[in-house]
Amino acid sequence: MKKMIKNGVIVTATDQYEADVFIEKGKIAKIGAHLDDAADEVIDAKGAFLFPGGIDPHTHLDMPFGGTVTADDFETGTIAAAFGGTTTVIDFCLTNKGEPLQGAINTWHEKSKDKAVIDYGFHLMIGEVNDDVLAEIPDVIEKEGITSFKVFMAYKNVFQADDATLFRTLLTAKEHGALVMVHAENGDVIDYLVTDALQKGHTDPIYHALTRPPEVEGEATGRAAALTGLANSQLYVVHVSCAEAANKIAEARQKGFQVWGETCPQYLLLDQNDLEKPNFEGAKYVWSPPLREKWNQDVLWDALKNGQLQTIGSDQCSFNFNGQKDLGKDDFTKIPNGGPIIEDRFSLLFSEGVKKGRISIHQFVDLVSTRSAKLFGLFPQKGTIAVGSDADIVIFDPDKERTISAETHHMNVDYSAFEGMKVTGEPVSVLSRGEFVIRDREFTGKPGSGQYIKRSRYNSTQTRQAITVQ
Ligand SMILES: NC(=O)NCCC(=O)O
Ligand SMILES: [Zn+2]
Ligand SMILES: [Zn+2]
Repeated sequence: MKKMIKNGVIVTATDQYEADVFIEKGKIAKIGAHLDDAADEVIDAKGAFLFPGGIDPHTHLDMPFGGTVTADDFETGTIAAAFGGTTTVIDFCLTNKGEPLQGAINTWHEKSKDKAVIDYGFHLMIGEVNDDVLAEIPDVIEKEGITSFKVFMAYKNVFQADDATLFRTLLTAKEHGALVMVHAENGDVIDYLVTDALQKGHTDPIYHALTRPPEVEGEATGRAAALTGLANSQLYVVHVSCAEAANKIAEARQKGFQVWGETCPQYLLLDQNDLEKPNFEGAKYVWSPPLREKWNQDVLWDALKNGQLQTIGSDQCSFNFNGQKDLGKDDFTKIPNGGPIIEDRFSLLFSEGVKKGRISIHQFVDLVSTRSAKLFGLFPQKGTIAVGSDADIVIFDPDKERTISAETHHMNVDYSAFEGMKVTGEPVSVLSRGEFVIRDREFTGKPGSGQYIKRSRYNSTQTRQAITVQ
């Protein structure tokens, strides 16, 4: 099926111009003015931007956590992602100590097979490093195309790895061309602060934030960056929430270390006061790292603008308020961490970033798509609108206004952290490899049509070239 998209304005991380896009066999076959190739279907995109499909580098779909499982799986989560303009997700595959890495990867293939409506890849958690794990890594990279490994520096006795594991993962990643990702919080200190808080009878959601102060995130970020420099390796810090962590990343980059940072819409737009909402509503806002004092938002926006943070992830990790978040009604440590963001990541950044003049439209594309494609080995197959790239395209109305609500969202969860917020700009139609997944705000995709994507190795030249896009 050949398609022609006419009259739209193509926007990439570097360019903005009006042109027609001709799609054949799922790829962008031609771009040009007034193309007259015969197409089975012509789509008029007058008045719309054509953005490359969003790439969400940080999701947790169908993930067990705290005795429960995320409300969104690969079907509901990717449908919601598509409604929000995202055409690729990279999900975190959890591993269990003592289990072969391949076993965990197989589990994640089972979770996603026949379910995903958009393309997807996996990052792989490394919980411990031993000879068996090290021996498996080359195959994981080569055969599975998994080229990013995640080390948790927090969640003591659950996911947390020690510094030796982090350091050996950095060395191995350097050797084989992979990118190491860290959840950077000092889990040991958090454990002490949490025990102390509970002993004092502090059980409300706000204590989640008070027992994970910015210092523990800054310290862990600085430690991971220092180990990266020592290993001469490469690091990606997920969900940066505060000035302390952003500053450590900037310092490391100043020294020439290959350290990259991601933040998320929740840290740009919500703050610690949300955890104090009455009737246990604060539980809806429990993320790790926690929401911070409001002034941190300006620091994060500035870091996005000046290139010190490079991507926006959703950290999609949804739990219903009723029946899941309320597991922690009497003890904040039992509130499952995370929230539903996958659907709103793209629109929130456009509305709050581009429309409010905080970032340029090219920075927007870079942050929600192109830079993740480059860092995680998907470029140029994905992350741009170019001849030869997958036809993952968002037809976006930049002026459409809407109000975010759990009543109308497509995530399988009973609340929205952004309930009532007005946003400007909406993905009207979304194509994944040339097929409509969303058409005029209706879902037209099919579970199982999303493909597992094997990714290329980390490429320092490619990522370096992309350091500043204004
Ligand atoms: N971020 C969060 O609170 N939940 C998801 C798991 C993680 O990314 O740490
Ligand atoms: Zn995390
Ligand atoms: Zn996460």
